[in-house]
Amino acid sequence: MSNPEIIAVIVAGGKGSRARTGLPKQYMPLGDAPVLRRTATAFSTHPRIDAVLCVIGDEDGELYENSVRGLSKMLDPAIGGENRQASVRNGLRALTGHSPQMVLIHDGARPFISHETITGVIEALHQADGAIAALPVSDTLKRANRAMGIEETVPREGLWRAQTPQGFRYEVIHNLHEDAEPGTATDDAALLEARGIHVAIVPDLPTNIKLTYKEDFDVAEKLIAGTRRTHIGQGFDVHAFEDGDAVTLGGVEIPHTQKLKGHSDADVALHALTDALLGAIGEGDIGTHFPPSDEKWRGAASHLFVEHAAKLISDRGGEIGNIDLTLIAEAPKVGPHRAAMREKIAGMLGLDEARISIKATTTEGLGFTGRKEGIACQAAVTVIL
Ligand SMILES: Nc1ccn([C@@H]2O[C@H](COP(=O)(O)OP(=O)(O)OP(=O)(O)O)[C@@H](O)[C@H]2O)c(=O)n1
Ligand SMILES: C[C@](O)(CO)[C@H](O)COP(=O)(O)O
Repeated sequence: MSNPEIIAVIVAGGKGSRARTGLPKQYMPLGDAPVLRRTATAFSTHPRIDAVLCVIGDEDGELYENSVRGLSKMLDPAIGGENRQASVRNGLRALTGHSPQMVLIHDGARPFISHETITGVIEALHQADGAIAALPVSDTLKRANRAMGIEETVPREGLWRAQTPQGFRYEVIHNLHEDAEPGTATDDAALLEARGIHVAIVPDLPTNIKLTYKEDFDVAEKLIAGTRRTHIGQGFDVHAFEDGDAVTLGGVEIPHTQKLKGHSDADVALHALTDALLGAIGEGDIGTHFPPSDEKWRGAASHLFVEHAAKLISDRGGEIGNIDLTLIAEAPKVGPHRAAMREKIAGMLGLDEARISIKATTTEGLGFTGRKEGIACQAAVTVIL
């Protein structure tokens, strides 16, 4: 990628020694996803970010791959250094070939970063060489030590807590990091401040916490429980019969006296399911993503459509809750193939079979399904996002 506008650099090369979580904290599960997946997803799904580069520990390659699998816009990771400053420098070095106009530097340990704050930092960069997310200090500040107690009250007026992302023109921050004294800057804006370069402040949301101590994970779990919502999607599809000897339903080939007519493999169950998954995230329908006018999809196996919709959901950090399919057909009988269909769909989605329901009904001889002219399927799904 040459000369993109904005690349996010996510530093995730730390050991998390204060968190004492066993695994480095950025790879710990939070809800249903590792911390780093949540952080990377926030940037990879932001429309103004062109690419995302993570900086990781030299022994963390496998943990990293498992955490970000399937996310879009990800560049190959860079290897971190002995402290945050060194890791940022290595990340910026890794971007020399890409030469972005701007970079947003963010802590991998801040998984609750909002699109709103990312947009705010990008907008502020149009007026300044640097812009950081920050929170005004709202508590009374004391200078103190454990042994001696309080020395004094420090005026809090004009004090802000620096957060990330911190955004910069790439050339400016890259050069400053190359020239900086090692291990002197706890954030990146400090390098601009030291040269008297203007850095703008973007008020952040208080939820953008950095997971530093083990207790922060308890707060994080509560934040997740409060922010995730269940989205419902529903789909409906019909295919007519034509001459043939088998139908494909739910990914399972079932011998029959006819086959279903369609541009792809005409798997009416998987098509209804795809529409339901897309519907839950407001992503149009199967025809939006796989136009029947496109010869590429002629005879295609419909698990491709389901897997595509599932990827869009996981790219947003979402999770499929459950699936409920109702096949409407006089024949073939669905019951003997129900277990195989559940197994197939569970395999496509990496979902527990217990979350997949397959039902079937006839229409008592009424209508087109009753006249055995075709098969219909209704699908309902929940997506937690
Ligand atoms: N050598 C380092 C140290 C830190 N970081 C990253 O910088 C961010 C903020 O640092 P911090 O919260 O201090 O993380 P750790 O260094 O992992 O924590 P600790 O100091 O408790 O060991 C984290 O996302 C961390 O992974 C990094 O990329 N490389
Ligand atoms: C960059 C930072 O998150 C801004 O608050 C913070 O300075 C990182 O500090 P740490 O000492 O590496 O945790």
